[in-house]
Amino acid sequence: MLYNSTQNAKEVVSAAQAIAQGISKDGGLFVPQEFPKYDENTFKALLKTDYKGRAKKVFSDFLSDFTEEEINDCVEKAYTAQKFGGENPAPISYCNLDGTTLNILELWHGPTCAFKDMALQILPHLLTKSLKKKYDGKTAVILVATSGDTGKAALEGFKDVDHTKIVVFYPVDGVSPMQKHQMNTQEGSNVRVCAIKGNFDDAQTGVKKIFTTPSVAEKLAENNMLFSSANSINWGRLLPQIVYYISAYCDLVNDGKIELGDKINVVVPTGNFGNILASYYASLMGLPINKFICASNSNNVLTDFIKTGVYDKNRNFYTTISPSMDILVSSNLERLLYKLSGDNDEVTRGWMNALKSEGKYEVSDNVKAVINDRFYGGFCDDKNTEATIHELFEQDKYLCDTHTAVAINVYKQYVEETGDSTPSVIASTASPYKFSKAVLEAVEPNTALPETEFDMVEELHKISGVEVPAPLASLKNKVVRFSDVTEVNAMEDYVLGALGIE
Ligand SMILES: N[C@@H](CCOP(=O)(O)O)C(=O)O
Repeated sequence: MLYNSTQNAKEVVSAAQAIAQGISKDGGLFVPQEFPKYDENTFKALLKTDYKGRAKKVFSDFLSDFTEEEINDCVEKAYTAQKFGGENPAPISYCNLDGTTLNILELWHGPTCAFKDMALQILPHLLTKSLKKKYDGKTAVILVATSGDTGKAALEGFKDVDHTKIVVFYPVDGVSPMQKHQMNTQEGSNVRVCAIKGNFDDAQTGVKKIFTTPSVAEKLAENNMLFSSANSINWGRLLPQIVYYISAYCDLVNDGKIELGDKINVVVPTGNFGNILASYYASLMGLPINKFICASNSNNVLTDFIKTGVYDKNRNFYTTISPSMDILVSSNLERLLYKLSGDNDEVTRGWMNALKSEGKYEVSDNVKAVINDRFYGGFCDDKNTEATIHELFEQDKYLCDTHTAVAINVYKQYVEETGDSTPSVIASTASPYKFSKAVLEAVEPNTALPETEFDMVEELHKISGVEVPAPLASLKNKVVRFSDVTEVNAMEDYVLGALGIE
């Protein structure tokens, strides 16, 4: 299968090339030229296998330039019970809120306690094999912009991986204390972490600019290096995320919650639009999805876009208790718009150029109509996020993190507004212990807050009885290795300095 750039249809590459490169030279994102179609028989076969078997099937259909042995090797190494705490890395918890069943797809049982592990435990294997195929002997420099979760998951995935170096940028005041501690204590000889004096959008724009500056790419080439990405702009990051929607559907059928062929909704707390896009791609393959419910926090640019067809990032940027979603430029929307415009690179480029120059664009009536039909957008502020965590814990003793709470709240709004009773899968994206202060305040509003982050973790554990994930508990005594802070316009120099290139 071949891949195109969303902004230049003439840029056609193999899967290995798309993964190694991360982003197209023109700044567009790589997208598959077609989607494999799964019929009833395909799903019947998938029902009989486990997560790894489902992953192997999906990967082999998209990565046609990888051998079966290569794919098996990547999958077997990535999704071990040891790394994900059980045979199913993405289990569903069934709970109840105000009489509505919530099918909560827990995507955070991996080594860094966020859904990003589902992709970033396999990307290093895919990337290493892609480098061998396309750039043998070269070192990939992975640049990452993070609002909290991707950074740590990428660091953990790529630490000490041969022929890779990784540099992570995060907003200095835009991640939770636990997320910051996870990154700043990262071990490994090939890792660097730096805060920027800006927000996530500044970090992401800065990274994309470095990727597409020819003079920087030349400097890397002279040193036998090339850039790649571990953000969801990289196809190798997005593809593994398709698997868990297909697998969740199979689990719902096997658990007797739905019949094969029944439609489901998906509810996704959304920042960079990668997670919800993965579910959309799964639907193009035949997964029966009724509505894509896109949940935002107060940075509700996507809610407005879904309602009006106007994407306008010219608005306040809020720092919230769901920091991983504090994003106003959602990169992967570009891939959806490319698809909905009939794979039209020219139209997509026009919208993305308008976003760069004016911070705003309006899509065509046709695209608006499809978005209106298939997507629902809603948002939830911090107060309601806390109230949702509180209610769910009170009613069902289920402890969720702030991002998952945003999704649950928006799902409730959707059900109230539409009366739709289609079974819905809610993507739960992180462990509550990554956001202990906010979760503790939500569960016990009148409690006196302990002073340190780890005391809050302990207190939350005492109150909830929910086990603290070992990777977070073990951070307590780790030494801080990184404390660099840089200006946004000095990111390029920082990267070259970190690589020892003048
Ligand atoms: N929420 C993300 C932001 C980056 O998103 P990605 O899916 O493109 O990596 C984070 O936690 O860093």
